[in-house]
Amino acid sequence: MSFSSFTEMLPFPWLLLLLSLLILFFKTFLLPSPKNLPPCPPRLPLLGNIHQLGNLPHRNLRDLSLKYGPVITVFLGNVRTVVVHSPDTAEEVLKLHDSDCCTRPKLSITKSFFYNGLGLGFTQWGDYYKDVRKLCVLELFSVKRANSFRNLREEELTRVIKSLSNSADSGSSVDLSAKLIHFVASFTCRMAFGLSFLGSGIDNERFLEVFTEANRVIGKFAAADIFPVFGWIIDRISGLESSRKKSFRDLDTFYQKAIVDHRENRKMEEEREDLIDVLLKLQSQETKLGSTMITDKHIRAIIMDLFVAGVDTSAISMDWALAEIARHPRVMKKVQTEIRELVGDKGKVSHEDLEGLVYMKMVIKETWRLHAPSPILIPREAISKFEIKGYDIYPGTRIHVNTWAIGRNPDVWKDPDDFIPERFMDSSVDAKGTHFELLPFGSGRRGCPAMNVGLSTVEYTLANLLYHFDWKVMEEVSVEEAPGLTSHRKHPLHLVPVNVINRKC
Ligand code: HEM
Repeated sequence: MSFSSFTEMLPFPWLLLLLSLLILFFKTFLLPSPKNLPPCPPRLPLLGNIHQLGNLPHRNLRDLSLKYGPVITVFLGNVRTVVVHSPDTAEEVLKLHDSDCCTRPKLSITKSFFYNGLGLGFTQWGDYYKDVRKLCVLELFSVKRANSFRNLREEELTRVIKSLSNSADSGSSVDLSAKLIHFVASFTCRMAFGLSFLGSGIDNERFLEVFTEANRVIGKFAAADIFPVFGWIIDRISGLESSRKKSFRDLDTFYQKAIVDHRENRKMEEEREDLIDVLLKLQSQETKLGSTMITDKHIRAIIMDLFVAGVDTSAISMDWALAEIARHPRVMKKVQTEIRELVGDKGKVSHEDLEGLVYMKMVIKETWRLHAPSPILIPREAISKFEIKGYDIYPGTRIHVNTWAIGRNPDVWKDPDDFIPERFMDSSVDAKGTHFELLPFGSGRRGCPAMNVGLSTVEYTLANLLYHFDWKVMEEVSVEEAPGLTSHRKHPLHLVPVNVINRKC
């Protein structure tokens, strides 16, 4: 049979698929592998090590690292990926070789959801990225700006406390997981758009619905990132591509409406500026990002990143903290005593009080150690050749830092699976990215630019929830995790609030 009659028999997409599989097979098994790679568990043709990752890759990768060492190579399809599992190897990646691997891989989600890299989190390293990062750090999340959000946080939390207090009066249990995500999303809306969910023109439930769906879609594995040549066909057939497109369109429309509304009703007072005001001001001053002026699309891309990166991570940090506190009555009593003794009958914990809450800060660090909000940091990609622990890392290699595994590493932590906040008592380890045994915000050039805001939200909210209420546990609190990019709890946290303080708010 001639080649032309063969192509007549096979429809074009199948021919493409067949050719891609042949190329993949050839590249994987017949081309020589680069030398001196970190150890790699045996892999399957075409799939590589995907079958070993399961639903919770951070756990399965940790198990592989126990056998093969703290730095391992796995193949996702034929994409060479190096994963590090210990503080010293994380330090090599995030500090020593930060500049060798500070770009992000070109993932399909970057194109379909993150404006083809016009934002921050999934944007490739370069002049454009550096300018956006500078803009975010100096203009959107400076200490001054973060402080200007304090009263928004306070107002949003007051609403939550009132609603919890009503539940306390009726003795009913509350879905705290839902309450927390709603609260953080509402606070983020106010930072970004100046509008709360409640009492504004925004269709609250609709926005939350769209946002929740977007998080679900973003957390899904895309075949295109594993099989670069033909994976998109699988994503199209499975419906992933269309659900991404739909979620993206919904959010994009929402952001553009907010931009148009702001342009029509410009605020003049600086202290009441929200993030869209700031970005529109920079736009009107003809500020450049890389070589281009700021357009509405750039603004939408930046806002998208803030929602996707900021809401989930803050809410799940508090969700896990309250779950662990509820599971450990001794810790609940001790942390509440600390807060109530410090604050007395002032009626609420203020931002200024937070500095004095030493034990509560230990509780939060212990929560992040056991339940890293990003169990595997957003992937990096090597730009140049370098070494980790004497192994060669080649340009183009994807690099993952398994922060979940580092938090449970028995060489670093005594009784690593137990919740013991006191372990931080005489320790200098903080969560700000300079101690590589605890990395809730990542570290280095790609570390979280809004750490100040995230930290304040978690500390302020937890302190007030623990000050105002005792929390009764009605059923065993599970610590099972759900699959996804961030470490959600598998089952929502249901607790019963009990009023204990005369509230002034
Ligand atoms: C407790 C709350 C938060 C936690 C635990 C957290 C954690 C993280 C982590 C682990 C990363 C990846 C770092 C890396 O790859 O090394 C990250 C990046 C990022 N975070 Fe946060 N974050 C929080 C709050 C926020 C908030 C409130 C915002 C904005 C409103 C935000 C915006 C971002 C952005 C834009 C990036 C991408 C940075 C880049 O690639 O250059 N985060 N965050």
